[in-house]
Amino acid sequence: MSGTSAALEPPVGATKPVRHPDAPAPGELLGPHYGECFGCGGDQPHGLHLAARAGEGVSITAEFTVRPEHQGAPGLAHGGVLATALDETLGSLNWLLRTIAVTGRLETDFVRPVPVGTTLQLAAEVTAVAGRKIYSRATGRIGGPDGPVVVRAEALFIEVEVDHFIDHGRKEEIQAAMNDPDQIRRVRAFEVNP
Ligand SMILES: CCCCCCCCCCCCCCCC(=O)SCCNC(=O)CCNC(=O)[C@H](O)C(C)(C)COP(=O)(O)OP(=O)(O)OC[C@H]1O[C@@H](n2cnc3c(N)ncnc32)[C@H](O)[C@@H]1OP(=O)(O)O
Repeated sequence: MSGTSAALEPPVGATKPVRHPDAPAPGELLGPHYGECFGCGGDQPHGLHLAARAGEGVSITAEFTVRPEHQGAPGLAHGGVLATALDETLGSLNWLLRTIAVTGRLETDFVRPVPVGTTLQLAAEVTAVAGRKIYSRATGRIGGPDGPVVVRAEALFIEVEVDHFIDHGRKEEIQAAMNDPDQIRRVRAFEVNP
């Protein structure tokens, strides 16, 4: 990683991440955390429909195919869309810790242009945890899991309570999420398995 800022250096005393005993088994698809999520939601027609799979330890793999609606320059993926794919993959890691967390900082290197029609093979891992701070990194490759790296990122996620969403989210969507038994089941699972 070139040019990582000091804010993404885990502090002295940071510890290795611990996979939660109830985390999905390696190889298991995680499924969307919210149907309307732009990154992973199946109900979001404009979204990336990124599918993430649990890996070993606190790691994730994911796939995302660049579609025509994701263009920046003609025939090429928009950098912000690629950053979103990295953010979503990195965010999925928190499921393996059974921690609710949001992105505080995301640093992205765009290494090669990514044509429309390409399937990005994403891989991410948590590197360290310090209190509420979760440090992680990700790469995106093309041409298969061992293909060349085209994007990479480092991130800092910050653990939050469910109230973060209830207090700040627009009321309509929060109410709809509360009325969705599946969403509530997941949130409860987080709350009883901190
Ligand atoms: C019914 C509804 C159910 C909902 C169920 C939801 C399910 C789960 C959904 C997950 C969804 C994921 C989706 C993909 C990932 C996103 O895209 S998340 C969306 C994008 N991110 C955001 O919107 C976050 C916006 N920012 C914030 O809300 C606040 O700044 C934060 C991040 C919560 C931090 O605020 P805070 O809690 O007041 O914490 P604060 O004391 O400022 O900072 C804590 C520590 O972090 C450090 N820190 C904070 N920000 C930064 C930063 N940017 N750079 C460096 N260090 C930082 C601080 O220096 C501090 O360090 P220490 O002093 O402890 O050493």
